Amino acid sequence: MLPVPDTAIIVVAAGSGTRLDAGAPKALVGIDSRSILRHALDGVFAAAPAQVIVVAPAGFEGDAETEAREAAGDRIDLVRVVTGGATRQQSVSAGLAALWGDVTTVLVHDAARALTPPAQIDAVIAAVTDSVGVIPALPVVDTLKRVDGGAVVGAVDRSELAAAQTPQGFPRALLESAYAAARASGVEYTDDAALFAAAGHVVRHIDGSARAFKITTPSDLERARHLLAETGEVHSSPTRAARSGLPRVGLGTDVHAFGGEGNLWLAGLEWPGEPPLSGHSDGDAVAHAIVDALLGAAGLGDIGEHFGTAHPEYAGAHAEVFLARTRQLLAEAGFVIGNVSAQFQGNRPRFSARRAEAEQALSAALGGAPVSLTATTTDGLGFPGRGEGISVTAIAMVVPDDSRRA
Ligand SMILES: Nc1ccn([C@@H]2O[C@H](COP(=O)(O)OP(=O)(O)OP(=O)(O)O)[C@@H](O)[C@H]2O)c(=O)n1
Ligand SMILES: C[C@](O)(CO)[C@H](O)COP(=O)(O)O
Repeated sequence: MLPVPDTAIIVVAAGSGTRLDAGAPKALVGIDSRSILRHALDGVFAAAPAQVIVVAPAGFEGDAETEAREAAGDRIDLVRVVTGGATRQQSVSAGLAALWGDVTTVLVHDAARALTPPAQIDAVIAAVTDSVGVIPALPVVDTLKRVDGGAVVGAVDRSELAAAQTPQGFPRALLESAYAAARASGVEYTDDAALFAAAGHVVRHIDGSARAFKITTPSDLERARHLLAETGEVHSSPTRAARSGLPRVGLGTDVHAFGGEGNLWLAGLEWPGEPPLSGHSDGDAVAHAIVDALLGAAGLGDIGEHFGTAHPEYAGAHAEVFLARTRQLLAEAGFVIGNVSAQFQGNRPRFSARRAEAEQALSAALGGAPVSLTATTTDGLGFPGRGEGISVTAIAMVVPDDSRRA
């Protein structure tokens, strides 16, 4: 039996994630092969030992329990999962009700701040006293204005402001009495520090960190994914195909008609003066054929499944976004990209002058994997020959990543 720590961390994960709009409670949405909640718990368990209370969305307590079990390892005895409420404040209340008797310091942490460094958690624990609450905060970098309707009516001195993060830490007894007062008054606060201060207590701030940003919108989720890819922290769960150890090939085709407005986007490049292609995204048929070839090679479905109209965040997106996400999906499934070859069929644009530039742009978006491009006309035959649109065929080879094979 592990010694019982005198600190507890309440991880609130019961929000619905309306602004993320991912079709599932936000905390259970994957950043890589691990969910937002799992990443948050990985950070919590990498910090100083604490009792951990996970506040789960109603009906998803079992999922939260599984995530907690995997993150906690042999510290699972220190974990409790409780059901959240309709507001963040109600969810924190549910967490407070599950505290163990020995706990004297309580941290409240948003699961949505999934990549918060463990050092930030430790710094908050170290700064809490028996009378003072502590929040991590970042300076406000934008110039701020006070507005009224459409008018700018004044300036705001940003040196007086800070952007609050979590975890926020408090002496238990004072936080419990502040929550009781808030319940009695019926006032809803957006964070625990505001609720604690409203009860007359002092809150101090320490330095927050850029990594502790809150995943709120689809672009925040992309930011988290990019961050993990950049720092080589993507977690994979090798698929059966990857565990086979064999290289695999895939084929992708895409066709787009000329149409729409603006410049042409093709092979990751903008082509000023060339007629644009129509499509849900930017119509870059070269990138889309490559995506299908890669997904097909890895056995991960197709472009419609991962980037179609059910994913509005990709509307208008350019090649680098599609290709970077595809590379990440492959990495999560345990594959690295061997090479890609694509053939463009159409009358224009004339590819030869920009072939090297296009290959380099596509390769960079795929993390340096070799990409070769060829181009041909169809001697006036078919829709490419009549100048109605273009067609692209791509093949790709993917290779199981030995370093990730279980
Ligand atoms: N009823 C609620 C609402 C929010 N939270 C948690 O509080 C944190 C901050 O909330 P936010 O990120 O704004 O989450 P959502 O309420 O899920 O998002 P949205 O407002 O877009 O619906 C999140 O970790 C969220 O899971 C919670 O536990 N219970
Ligand atoms: C607690 C919090 O994360 C502090 O920044 C935030 O106040 C909660 O979420 P919301 O974005 O204000 O709804």
